[in-house]
Amino acid sequence: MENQKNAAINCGRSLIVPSVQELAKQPLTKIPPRYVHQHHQKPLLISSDDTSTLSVPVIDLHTLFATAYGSSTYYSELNKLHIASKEWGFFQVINHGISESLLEDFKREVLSFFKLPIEEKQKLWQNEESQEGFGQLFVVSDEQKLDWCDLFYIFTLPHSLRKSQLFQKLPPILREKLEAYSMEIKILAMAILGEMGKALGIDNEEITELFEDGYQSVRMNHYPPCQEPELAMGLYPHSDAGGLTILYQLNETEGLQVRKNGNWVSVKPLPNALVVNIGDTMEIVSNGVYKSIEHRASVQSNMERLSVATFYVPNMAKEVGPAPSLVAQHNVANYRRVPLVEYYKGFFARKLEGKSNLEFMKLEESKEKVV
Ligand SMILES: O=C(O)CCC(=O)C(=O)O
Ligand SMILES: [Fe+2]
Repeated sequence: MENQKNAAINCGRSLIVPSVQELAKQPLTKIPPRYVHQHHQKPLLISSDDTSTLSVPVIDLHTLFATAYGSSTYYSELNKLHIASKEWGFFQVINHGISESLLEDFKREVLSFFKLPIEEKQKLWQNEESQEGFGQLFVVSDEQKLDWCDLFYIFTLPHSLRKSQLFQKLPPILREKLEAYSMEIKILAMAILGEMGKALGIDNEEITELFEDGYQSVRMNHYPPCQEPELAMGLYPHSDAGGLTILYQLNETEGLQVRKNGNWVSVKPLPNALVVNIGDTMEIVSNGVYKSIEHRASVQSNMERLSVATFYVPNMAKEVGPAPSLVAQHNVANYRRVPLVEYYKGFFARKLEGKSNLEFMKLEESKEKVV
């Protein structure tokens, strides 16, 4: 069992790459070719300011968590969550219950973490054995284009999988705040998954069984200012593999963009809000009702941007497939059922690109239908 768990976590590694933050400090007028995305289509960007009708929905979680189940206020907010998950795969949450002071403290620690001198960061850099630490993820070849981003990636749950050596090397206050944040995010993720289960009509035990002892990893992203922002990519378009991702945008710099009807819509940071998105696993569990949507991060010429993405993933000892209670309702399973360990091996072995990981999970006859 322990071996199986470890296999799940060590199933991929990323090639070691240099710090973008250090590169950005150099007096360059052009960025190195490895960061230039030549065939990066210039997709239409609809800024959140352009139209109020096209912005990622905002859900008030207090209305869901504190209003009597069955009341019309409750159902109207639950319906908003359901529509957002079906039509956007993304929403922002307000009144989520995580204290403003924890968010502020954690933010302050992450900001100073990325300001550490490079000599200190090198002690925490990824290595040949592990993708945890500073670096980038999903770099599988020396030719592959790189993102204009340094990240710090760490597994936080279950506790048994934490790399204690890495945790001990973190600045103590960051470690303390990360631990508190990680627990709060788990509680929040379980509460949102519970509401999604209700909206979809999935038996509550199925959600609990799959997610209660879920896995969690945290990816802190730092996007330095970039000399040629129109040629670089902060984070290449992708969908997330997990169940739910909860993203904390640490500053006011816009950068996260979500695919919507062929355009990219910017997700404007709102004070004290968190961004939630459906990952591939939740798309599968929902039998394709909810959508894991492509997103990317852009960079700017004069402003840095920071974000923290927390990936909440089912219990790795389980299988992923459409929820049995939904298959019974729909009379069809649109995705295969495979052990999660196998599913994640495929994910980490590939370059992060669009929704390629989900494609192989779709059952042939439903490929057209579920798009
Ligand atoms: O920085 C962002 O806004 C996006 C981060 C993200 O998509 C990820 O880490 O998977
Ligand atoms: Fe993502």
